[in-house]
Amino acid sequence: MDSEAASKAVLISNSEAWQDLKNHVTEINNTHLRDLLSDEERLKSFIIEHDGVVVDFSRQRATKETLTKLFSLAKEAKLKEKIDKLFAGDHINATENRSVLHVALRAPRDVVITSEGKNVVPDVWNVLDKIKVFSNKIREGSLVGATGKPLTDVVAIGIGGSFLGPLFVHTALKTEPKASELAKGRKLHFLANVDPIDVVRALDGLKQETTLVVVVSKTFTTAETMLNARTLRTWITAALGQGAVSKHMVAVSTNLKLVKDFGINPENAFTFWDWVGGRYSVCSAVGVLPLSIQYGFDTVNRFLQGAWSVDEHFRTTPFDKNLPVLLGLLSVWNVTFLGFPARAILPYCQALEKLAPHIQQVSMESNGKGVSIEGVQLPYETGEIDFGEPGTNGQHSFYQLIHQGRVIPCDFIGVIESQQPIYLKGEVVSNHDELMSNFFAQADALAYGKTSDELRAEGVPEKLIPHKARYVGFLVKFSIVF
Ligand SMILES: O=P(O)(O)OC[C@H]1O[C@](O)(CO)[C@@H](O)[C@@H]1O
Repeated sequence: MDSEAASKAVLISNSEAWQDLKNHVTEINNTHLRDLLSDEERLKSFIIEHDGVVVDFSRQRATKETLTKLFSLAKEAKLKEKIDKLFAGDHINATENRSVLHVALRAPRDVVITSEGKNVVPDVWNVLDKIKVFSNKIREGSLVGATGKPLTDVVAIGIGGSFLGPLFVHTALKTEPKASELAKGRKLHFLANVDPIDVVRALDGLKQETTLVVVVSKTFTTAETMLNARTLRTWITAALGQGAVSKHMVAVSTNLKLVKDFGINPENAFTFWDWVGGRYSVCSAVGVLPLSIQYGFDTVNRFLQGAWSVDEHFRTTPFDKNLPVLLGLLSVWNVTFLGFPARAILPYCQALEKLAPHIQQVSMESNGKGVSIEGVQLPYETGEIDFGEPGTNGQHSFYQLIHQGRVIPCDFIGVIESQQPIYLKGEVVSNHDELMSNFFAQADALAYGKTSDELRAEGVPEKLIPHKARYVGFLVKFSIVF
């Protein structure tokens, strides 16, 4: 075998499992989703649950046979071995020769996870304990600003993974009754863009005396973040003098030397590690520090526990019941085999407004490469183009394109219990039940392949019926989060 042939041989597209899936595409293309949905047994087995999260993937263009073939592909890709390697701290980040251990950020204290032969969980908890003490002091008002006033506003400066994850969680918690009670009297602001407009907006109404700036940067070299950090340092020192930096600026970074050089007191630096990828860093001090100051450490710790529950599920559950694995394999099926390049993320919940931007980075900064890990050009497409808006806003924007002919796999995300169930009798979409029925009507309109008239005959309200509907052949990836 010459070297070109040898390098091609490593491509998974040369495997039997791959070819088998390719051959299966025609059969699926000739099967209508309506017929798939008439199979009761399939419907039941295509709904799985973990820890209150239910995923219904029955509206996927897939049969049980498709799943079996995808599991063979996963075997060919050595997916189980790769998951084990991730949790074992192996250097699966081959380009940087590093462990990929964001899972350790949410591990309980007694769990052992090693990188370079060292258990990293105690290091994680040292930082979490430090954040708990620090955030309590700020919240109680025992740690104050340069003039002795409580620090009621926090500006978190950061971009990419040092921004989008924390923004998503903050947006999700804002109106949650317990969290909002715990945040009373406090405000969390974000500053990401290098455009000075963002500075003006972030500082609108703020006073230096009562503001704490958190500079969040894994590297502490990102141009946009460092410019914004210098801008806010000047904003503080102009009003309160040089000495105020130690009282009004703290940092989250892996680069403690640069934090110190910048003038931030090393005592006020909250570290994380190079085995945390920036886009997966929300569970490190990147998210935990600003969110704990806003909502209290215990609230954020519950978020960490939820993430760990999914980590354990991902690590130990057989693939046919494993939520992340199934969703990942179905993405491969949609993108690479069925040829649908995009995915719409549609949470029917305003609190999840920033989910799509967060997933955009997590997914699109990781997947969608043109070459294999060995550097061989790929003869197939990878990675999804993610976009999305909360329903119902998206319905009045881009849903028409989806309804009228382009096939876009959609992740419909619903919640059973609303944070804010407002009941106003007789008002459409004024309460949670209305929102959810809207959600189901949209999802099923796409999934069942029904005409507008058929939907009308079934009593679907006129305003929920998409215009000039041509549903035949639509595909819906239907994930409900309860
Ligand atoms: O946290 P840092 O080092 O400032 O990086 C910010 C972002 O920039 C990137 O490195 C690349 O744009 C992202 O991966 C990262 O989240």
